[in-house]
Amino acid sequence: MAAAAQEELPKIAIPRQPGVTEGPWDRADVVAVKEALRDSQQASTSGRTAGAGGQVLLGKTLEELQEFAKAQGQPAYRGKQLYDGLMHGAHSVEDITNVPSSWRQELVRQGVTTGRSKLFKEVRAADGTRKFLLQLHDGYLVETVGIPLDDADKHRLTVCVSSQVGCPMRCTFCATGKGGFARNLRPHEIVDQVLTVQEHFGTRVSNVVYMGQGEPCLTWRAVLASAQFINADIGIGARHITVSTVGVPNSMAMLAEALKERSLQITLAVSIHAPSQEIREKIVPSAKAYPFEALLEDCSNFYRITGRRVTFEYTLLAGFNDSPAQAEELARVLTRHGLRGSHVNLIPWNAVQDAQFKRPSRAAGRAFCDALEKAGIPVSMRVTRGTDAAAACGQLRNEFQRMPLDGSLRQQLA
Ligand SMILES: C[S@@+](CC[C@H](N)C(=O)[O-])C[C@H]1O[C@@H](n2cnc3c(N)ncnc32)[C@H](O)[C@@H]1O
Ligand code: SF4
Repeated sequence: MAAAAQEELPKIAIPRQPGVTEGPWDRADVVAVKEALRDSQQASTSGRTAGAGGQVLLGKTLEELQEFAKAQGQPAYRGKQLYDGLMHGAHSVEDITNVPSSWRQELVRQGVTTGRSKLFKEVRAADGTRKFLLQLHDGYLVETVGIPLDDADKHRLTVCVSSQVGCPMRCTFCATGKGGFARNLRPHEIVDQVLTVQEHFGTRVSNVVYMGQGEPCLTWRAVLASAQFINADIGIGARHITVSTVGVPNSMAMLAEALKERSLQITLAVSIHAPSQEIREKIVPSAKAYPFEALLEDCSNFYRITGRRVTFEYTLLAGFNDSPAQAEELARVLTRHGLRGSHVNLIPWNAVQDAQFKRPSRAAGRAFCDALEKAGIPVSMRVTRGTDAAAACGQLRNEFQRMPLDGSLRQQLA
């Protein structure tokens, strides 16, 4: 088993040249990526958290909680009671008042926890977007964002979840990439973000996007387990769940096979950002270990395996990757790889500290969009939300993600 898992480790080559612009991908980054992958293989998908000190209840399915109850010498229906308690918002084991207090006390004595985070801070943007800074059991902080949208006839609430504390990929235009990497999140820590947003808004979440902090494909097993729970137990349609990745060698095929096996029809969004390897590796240092052509081939394979097209995300950086000629080049490259039907989502760059880019003008964005459209590529422009709360795409960062929160950091943050 261990040998098989070892074989599955995506091969990350150490880039021969340091980064071309800012944010070189050095040996430390490669080590961080490898650590994330190794940790991801060891992580159980059933809710046990390394270092949590005991069993975690959130993220376990009803059947798993029934088994858990039986293993505790309780009747199986107590598992259902735990499940109901968690789904009704219990934050601590003591809150699950539909099970006898003697058992609750016993669970607490054993170190069993619900796995819910603590709300450390909330920031609200003028457009209704709310960013939540959550404190995990080991003190790390992670951000999640709730984005409400009211159309004429329906209310939508999208949660942008994080999959890691920080991110080791270091894309040069992204605040998370500049903040370093601490650890992968466990499935229940992702599920917790959805429940937290749902509780604070007081309405049901309709969409979940894995576009917060972290690279989901570095921890795809935990991401998959959380997506499955969000779909089956929280009741969010798989087609309303999108996992966004910048690309990790070999991970896409494994994810595709796992999705097929589970008949889970989530969307995979691939952050492409460029029409060529040359341009891409200037802003995505990890691209040196994952050639453009291989990435596109993997996107085609994903479609072959799952029957679902990937979508693409393209962050527009003024004067760098936003010319109509580059749009035409992108259209040609997608067409060549049989990806002409894939939707391209354009994201005008949101300003982050210490990054030397510019957001393109509306006219430049429009011209890029038109050029893709003219070439027959389905395309849309993402509306920016939550900028004044630093909650927009790529703006999630906290200075403390590399280390757990101690007293002095707590004071600085308050
Ligand atoms: C923050 S990432 C998280 C998911 C995954 N790591 C990825 O890169 O796809 C989600 C999306 O935000 C985009 N993004 C990052 N920084 C941005 C910025 N400053 N402005 C606009 N989009 C940004 C990324 O390129 C990616 O498409
Ligand atoms: S864009 Fe995605 S992969 Fe790149 S640094 Fe940010 S979170 Fe990580």
